[in-house]
Amino acid sequence: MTRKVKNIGVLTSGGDAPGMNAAIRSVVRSCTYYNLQCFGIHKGYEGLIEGDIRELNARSVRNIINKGGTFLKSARSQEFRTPEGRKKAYDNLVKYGIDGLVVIGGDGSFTGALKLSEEYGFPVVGIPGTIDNDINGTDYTIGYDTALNTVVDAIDKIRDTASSHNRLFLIEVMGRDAGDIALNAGIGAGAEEILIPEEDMGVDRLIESLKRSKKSGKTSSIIVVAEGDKSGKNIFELGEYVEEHLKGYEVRVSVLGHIQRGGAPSCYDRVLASKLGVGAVEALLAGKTEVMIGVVHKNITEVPLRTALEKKKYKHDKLIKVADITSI
Ligand SMILES: Nc1ncnc2c1ncn2[C@@H]1O[C@H](COP(=O)(O)OP(=O)(O)O)[C@@H](O)[C@H]1O
Ligand SMILES: O=P(O)(O)OC[C@H]1O[C@](O)(COP(=O)(O)O)[C@@H](O)[C@@H]1O
Ligand SMILES: [Mg+2]
Repeated sequence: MTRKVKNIGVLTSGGDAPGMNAAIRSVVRSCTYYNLQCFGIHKGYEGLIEGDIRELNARSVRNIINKGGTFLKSARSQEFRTPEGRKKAYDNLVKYGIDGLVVIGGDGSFTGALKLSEEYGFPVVGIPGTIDNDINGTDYTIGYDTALNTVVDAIDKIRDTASSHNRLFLIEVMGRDAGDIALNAGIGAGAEEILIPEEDMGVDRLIESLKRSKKSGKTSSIIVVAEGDKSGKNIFELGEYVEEHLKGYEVRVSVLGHIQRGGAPSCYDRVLASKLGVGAVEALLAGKTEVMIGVVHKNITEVPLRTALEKKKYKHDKLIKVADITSI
């Protein structure tokens, strides 16, 4: 029989994402609802190792549902990657009587949680929080929808000036290994071309396509480039290459950077975070461990953390075709 969990710890780890606060709030209030004690662990695994842990109650999380970032703060901890670091973390969990851990983060954070479970049998549940949407087994990760809206809003503004000056803009968006932001925001903002890590378009095909667009009467162009694209050039080198090989356009480069990670979460992200927080606490209460709470076709689902870490099976082909057709 599984021992009933009484004290739940919650932390945010890795790159922050809008909606993480809403997820923490939901975890804390689910604990109150189910008569569990909740502990907030500051700075992700770093705070777990240092013992930076405080009790939270329903009122500790007031007025945060609308705030970007994470009030628990996030960190990338090298020490947690070592067995010694994880031992310190485990000792602190025991010291505070924590018997279940909710990890809000991305693939790296889930890998760390799995290690804690494997080495100490410690119950862990993951909530996908990253703007990249690069987690398998969930349609959406917390922060992704907000980031898309931020990117579309920024590109709309760039479009105004691009068209006034007949310029070609290369706009870099986040997504180290995933093209979800680039592809979806690119379609939403009407980009002419979209370069993603999953598909190597090749610079020559890019130039040919831009030439065709120009010939068809286009006077300005937006190219969205994911951070991890496979052109083999950084965005500034790519800008120079395009200017050299495509006559008649002035080229400008804009790197959107960390504005994509901040700002008030969209309603979608707030609701998603609220659902996943409840799901995570209920999973721990039901004796589950090594699972991620996600959303598939609007339903809250549980998938093994190991499945969440697998490469996404989803193919971008159909969306790429939509992008090609609608930018003709
Ligand atoms: N292989 C690993 N073993 C143990 N801990 C890890 C491992 N990979 C990542 N982590 C922990 O998770 C943290 C967050 O991972 P990171 O990849 O930076 O972000 P994300 O969770 O958003 O993908 C790391 O700083 C580290 O503490
Ligand atoms: O500047 P930072 O914080 O090191 O991180 C940049 C990275 O964080 C992300 O926004 C999110 O990545 P993770 O969620 O995996 O941490 C990536 O798209 C980007 O490459
Ligand atoms: Mg990651």
